[in-house]
Amino acid sequence: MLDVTGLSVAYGKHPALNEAVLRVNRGEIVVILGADGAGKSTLLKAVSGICEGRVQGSVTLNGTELVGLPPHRIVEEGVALVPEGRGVFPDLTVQENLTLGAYSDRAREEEGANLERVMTLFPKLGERRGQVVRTMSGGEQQMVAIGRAMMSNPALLTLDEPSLGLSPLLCKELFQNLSLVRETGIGILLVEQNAKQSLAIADRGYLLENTRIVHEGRAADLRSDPAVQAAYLGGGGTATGAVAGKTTAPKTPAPAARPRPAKGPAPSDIAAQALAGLPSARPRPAPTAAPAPKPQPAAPAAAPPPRPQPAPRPAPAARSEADRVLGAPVTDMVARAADLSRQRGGTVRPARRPEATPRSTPTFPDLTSGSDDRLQSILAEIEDAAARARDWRPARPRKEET
Ligand SMILES: Nc1ncnc2c1ncn2[C@@H]1O[C@H](COP(=O)(O)OP(=O)(O)OP(=O)(O)O)[C@@H](O)[C@H]1O
Repeated sequence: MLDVTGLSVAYGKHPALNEAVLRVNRGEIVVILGADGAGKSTLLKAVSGICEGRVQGSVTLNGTELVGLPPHRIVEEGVALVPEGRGVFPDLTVQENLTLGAYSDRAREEEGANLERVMTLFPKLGERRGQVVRTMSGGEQQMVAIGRAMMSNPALLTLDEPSLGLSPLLCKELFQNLSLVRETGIGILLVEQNAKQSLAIADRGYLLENTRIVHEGRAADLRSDPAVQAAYLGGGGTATGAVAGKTTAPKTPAPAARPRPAKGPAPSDIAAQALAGLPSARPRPAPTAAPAPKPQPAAPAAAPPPRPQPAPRPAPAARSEADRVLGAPVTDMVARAADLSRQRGGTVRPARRPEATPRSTPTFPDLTSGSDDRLQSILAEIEDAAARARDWRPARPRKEET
């Protein structure tokens, strides 16, 4: 099903992945183990088409070459990513988060059936379909993230350290859920530092050290391999995991990692995966309620504060940059969030905010540079749009969906 051959990635002059070769079969869980900075996330990003580095080599899914395709096309081909940090929309409900995952052509026609499938697989999501995600536990939010990825009707689910930050009990539940996903025939490519639990459910595994795959084998064999035990399963390696759930580092230390802007979910991962399934030319009409006003770009120091203006359309170059980085225009996401609000609330009415609690007006990010800061802004924009969508309610109090 998924065949990776000779896959190399470099960020500028710095190689992050060298000549990786791996395979994931249908209905198989394959885990990639490795120390911090070994190149695990880079591998997943390259498979999903959201890698910021230079990608060379081949990634095929059922014979279709994915390298070079934009992220939303890769989703269409059947690859779904659950990014590190989950990337759920905290102010939307479970069902709204799930539905947002079904916006690839591949998934749209079967949205209802997929929703049922996800809710049957994870009954808790069905019970909580009307619950706002921010009020859920970390494990439940992770379940929403996996459910949303499954709404794109994937052949392959890729997950970047899904157990990060979860309690041991929730980790157990998470890995059980992944076993359930496997039973549906979906292949799973899992990056984990929780070697013990991931090897317990995996069929096969690869060890990634210093940008190279140095070993592969059946999960059962890896679990009993003394070298793997020493390096990853607490059998003598030096524990380095600063985060609960991480185990131990390999014997061969990773090279000094280049400093990264921040640890945790990269905004590009979150935004790209959330938006990847949204087609650029949306057939659905944009909602009549205008998005929140944007400030004018810059006002002279002596001038009075600028009055909010209608959102400027991004310049063509900026839009295409956003498309290139994210796979779909950010504005589509805003429209979709408003659309969702209207569907669930009947009438779309921008909420009047009390004078005493003014909210800062979001600024439209300059998308031309594609830097992490810009992507942070995009993420903030999306989350703000989701918050506004939440507030667009009819006058009478909304009854929570059940
Ligand atoms: N966008 C980027 N720009 C420059 N260097 C990067 C970028 N992303 C990753 N790197 C570098 O590439 C190397 C591999 O990073 P990657 O995130 O793939 O490692 P990892 O194995 O997933 O580690 P971790 O478990 O810490 O996430 C590291 O040295 C990292 O600093």
